[in-house]
Amino acid sequence: MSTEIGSQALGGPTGEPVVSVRGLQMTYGPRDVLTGVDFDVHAGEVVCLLGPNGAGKTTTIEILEGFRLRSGGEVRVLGEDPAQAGDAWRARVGVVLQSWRDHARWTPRRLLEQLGGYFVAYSTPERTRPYEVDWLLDTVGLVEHADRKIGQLSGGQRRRLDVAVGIIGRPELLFLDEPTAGFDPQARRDFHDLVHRLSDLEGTSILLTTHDLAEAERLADRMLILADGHIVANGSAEALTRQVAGNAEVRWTRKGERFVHATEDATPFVRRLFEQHGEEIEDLEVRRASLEDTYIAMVATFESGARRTPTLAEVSR
Ligand SMILES: Nc1ncnc2c1ncn2[C@@H]1O[C@H](COP(=O)(O)OP(=O)(O)OP(=O)(O)O)[C@@H](O)[C@H]1O
Repeated sequence: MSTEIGSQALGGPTGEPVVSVRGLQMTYGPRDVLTGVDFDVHAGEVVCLLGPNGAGKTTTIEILEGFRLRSGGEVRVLGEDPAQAGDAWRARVGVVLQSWRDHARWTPRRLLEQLGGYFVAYSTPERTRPYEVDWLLDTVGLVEHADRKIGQLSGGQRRRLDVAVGIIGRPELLFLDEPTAGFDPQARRDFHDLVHRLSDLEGTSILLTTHDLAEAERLADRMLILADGHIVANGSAEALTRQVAGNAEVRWTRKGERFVHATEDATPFVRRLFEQHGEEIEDLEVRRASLEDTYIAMVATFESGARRTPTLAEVSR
C-alpha cells in the first residue's frame, strides 16, 4: 500500500516515524487504562489499532490528536508533541469527528467550502491545500447530495461527510476512529477504496481503529493489538497469525479413523500422506488460524494475565 508518491512531503527527515509513542500512560481517576503503550507509524503506512471495548483505543487516538492530555510517556506526531503543537501542525493532521450534524441547515458543499478556506494559508508547493470541493464530494460519494441540507442526509451519508471534513485540508496524517461504523456494505467498500487512494496516491499515513477484522485485514499494512494497557501484538495479519500458529494442523480420516497432525510445512506432508495412503485418505483439512482466531486468542491470553503465545490447538478451540 505504501508508495513513494507524496512521501517527500511528510513530516521530519526521511525514516523518522510520523507517529512515535513510547511508554504512553493514561489514568482516569484510580483506573490505569494505558500502562505503557509503544508503537510507531511510518510515512505512508496504514496502521490499524485493534482491541476489545474499553481497551483504550479512542483514548490513544485522542492523545495523538492533541484532544486529550496523557498521564505519562513520550508522544511525537509529525515531529511535535500534540499536547503543545499549534495551528500549523493541526492543519497537517486529519481528524474525523462526528459533530457536523449540528450544521443541519448547511449543505455539504457549503460546509466543505467554508472549512477548506481555513487551509489555504497552510498550502505549500509540495502539498496544495485544501482539496478541491467537487473532487472531494465525488471521492466520498456525495455528489448527488452536495446541495441538500445536512439535516436531511442519512446516517451513512453524514458519516461520508464526516470523512470529507476530516480530509478537506489534505492531511499528511489521518486519524480514523471506527470510520465505517454505520456504513452499508457499498459505503464500506467505497470507503476502503478511498483509504487505498489516499495511501497510494497521496502518500497519506493513516491510523485507524475498527472492530471489523476483515476491514483491518483489507486495509492495514500493519496491525497493533491493544489489550491489558499495552500493545500485545504488532505486525501484518500474516505475521500475527504465524506468531500464534507457526504450525498448520492437518486433519484427515482413514478407514473410519480420524487423524490430526501439526506440521510446519503442510504441502509436503499432504503429498507424502497421499503417496502412502492414496485414496484411503478422506475428509482432508488443512487449517491455519484466521486473523479472528489470532486476535481472540491473543486478547484472551493477555487479559487473563498469562503472557505467552497461544498454540494453534488453543486458537482453534
Ligand atoms: N473521560 C473519561 N473519564 C473516565 N474514564 C474514561 C474516560 N474516557 C474513557 N474512559 C474509560 O477508559 C477506558 C478506555 O476507553 P476508550 O474509549 O479509550 O476505549 P476503546 O478501546 O476506544 O473502546 P471501544 O472499543 O468501546 O470504543 C474505558 O474503560 C472507559 O470507560
